[in-house]
Amino acid sequence: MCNFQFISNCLRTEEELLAFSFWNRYLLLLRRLRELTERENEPLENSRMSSGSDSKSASSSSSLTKDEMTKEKWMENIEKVEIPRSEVNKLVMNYLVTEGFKDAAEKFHMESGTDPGIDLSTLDPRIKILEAIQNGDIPRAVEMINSYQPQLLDDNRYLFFHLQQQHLIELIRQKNIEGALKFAQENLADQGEENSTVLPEIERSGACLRNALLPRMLLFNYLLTSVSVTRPLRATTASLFRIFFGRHNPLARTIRIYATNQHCWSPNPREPSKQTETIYGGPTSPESKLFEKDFKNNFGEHSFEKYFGRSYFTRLSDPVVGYYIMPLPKVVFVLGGPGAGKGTQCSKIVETFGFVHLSAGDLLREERNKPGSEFGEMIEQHIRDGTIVPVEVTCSLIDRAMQKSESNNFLVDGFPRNQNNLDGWDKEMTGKVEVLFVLFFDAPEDVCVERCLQRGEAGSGRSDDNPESLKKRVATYVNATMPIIEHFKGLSLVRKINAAQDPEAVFQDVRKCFETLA
Ligand SMILES: Nc1ncnc2c1ncn2[C@@H]1O[C@H](COP(=O)(O)OP(=O)(O)OP(=O)(O)O)[C@@H](O)[C@H]1O
Ligand SMILES: O=c1ccn([C@@H]2O[C@H](COP(=O)(O)O)[C@@H](O)[C@H]2O)c(=O)[nH]1
Repeated sequence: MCNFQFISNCLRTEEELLAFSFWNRYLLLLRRLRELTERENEPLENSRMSSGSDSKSASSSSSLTKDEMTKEKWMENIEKVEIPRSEVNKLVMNYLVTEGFKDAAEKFHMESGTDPGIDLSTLDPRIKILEAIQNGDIPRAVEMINSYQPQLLDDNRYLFFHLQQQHLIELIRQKNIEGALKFAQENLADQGEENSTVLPEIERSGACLRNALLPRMLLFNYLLTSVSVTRPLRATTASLFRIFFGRHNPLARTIRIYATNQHCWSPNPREPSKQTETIYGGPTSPESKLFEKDFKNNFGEHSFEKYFGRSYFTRLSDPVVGYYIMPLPKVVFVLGGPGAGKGTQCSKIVETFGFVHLSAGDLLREERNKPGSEFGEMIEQHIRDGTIVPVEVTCSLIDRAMQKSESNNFLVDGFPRNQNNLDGWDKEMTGKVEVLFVLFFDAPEDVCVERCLQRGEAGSGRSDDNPESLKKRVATYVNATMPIIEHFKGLSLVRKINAAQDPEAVFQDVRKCFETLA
């Protein structure tokens, strides 16, 4: 019989004792199994089999059938089983080693002479890794695993995924929601695609985040809930993760709602995939109405306006399983004469209000400088002559820059400059962006020209900061751009700023236009 006293002497901590009680149950089970095996080997006439010669289900060794077995009888039978001490000791040692009870293993080795099978000092790093995991310090655990066994996590991606998942849970536990989102976005978003075995785990992590994010991300909750109710597809959840956490769809650009079935989803509603049908029905389309109703039912009467404002919808044609909603990217056009101070003020707006500055002139210069650009020469010619590059080129550069950006708020500086620009923009961008207003920097011509000349003298390197080009630029501004500003005035979109003041005074006026946005 196993010497229980001997074992319990070796086990000092409460965990060890608990572990031991687990071990004890394991031992009893083992005995029982042995007993059953022995019974199976007994001659048929000695055992009380139930009817049927092919029935091998074992009855008890006593006169009781399986159903009649009492607890007392069970215990009595178990007590009769004997296992060689050396076997038990091996099992105990195995348990202590695999669970990292180094001290107990050492003591057990000394007192029982059982060979631990490994050098017990190698348990130290394992124990430290275990401690790091138990303390929630997963990055430290990963670091230690990598230095202890560099290949392990590369070879066992599932294990690595679990550690990452654990880290996500730790971040949520610490209420570091920003960190959790960032981590999920950078590390977990694509894993479901790479390895389908982790999809159920991703689902669980998603549920965990969903709860942690409430009420800040009601939408996220809505999505996961509705998806899990209506779509039993794991792939959908993985897609959702991509939509929410994917690098190209960071939370900064939510709110968006899924428009996906198992196979197709549109990563960017401005570029719907082939399977999607884009509708710009806005809040009046039947799909929008349905969704709005659903959302209000879930989150209250005023929730919809609060979370969506003006949105547009992309709908899947086959089958319609949901909506893809995001607020339109917001655009402020920045216009004014050459040298009025547009770029200078845009930098301040970026700093203060977090807009992304897209200067049409800069984008064109960048394109011009690209080796082998088919438009390079044409752009340079227009810049020197102070004339306007065809809108197809400029608009696609602006659109591409917006797509690349992770922001949703843009200052489009120095555009649209003429009717062709405006028409091209309307054709390409209507329904895809929301123009908030036009910031118009108004300064007398001589002030503008003087600033540009000084900029040229100071070494701007611009091929158009010279008197000749400036004459042409001013003419283009007066003849082609002013009518566009007038057009926007007619739409009550113009915010006129006195740009002849010093830069700080100008910004004080500019500031007011953006503060009202909030
Ligand atoms: N309010 C101001 N007062 C004095 N100088 C200014 C002011 N704002 C800008 N400047 C200077 O004037 C020059 C032109 O400014 P900036 O580049 O911002 O104008 P812009 O409207 O973007 O010009 P462009 O249309 O030619 O690109 C710069 O050298 C800048 O430092
Ligand atoms: O939409 C645009 C913007 C600019 N250009 C050409 O570039 C130069 C320089 O523009 P800045 O805004 O002063 O940097 C401008 O004179 C045009 O030739 C354009 O064609 N279309």
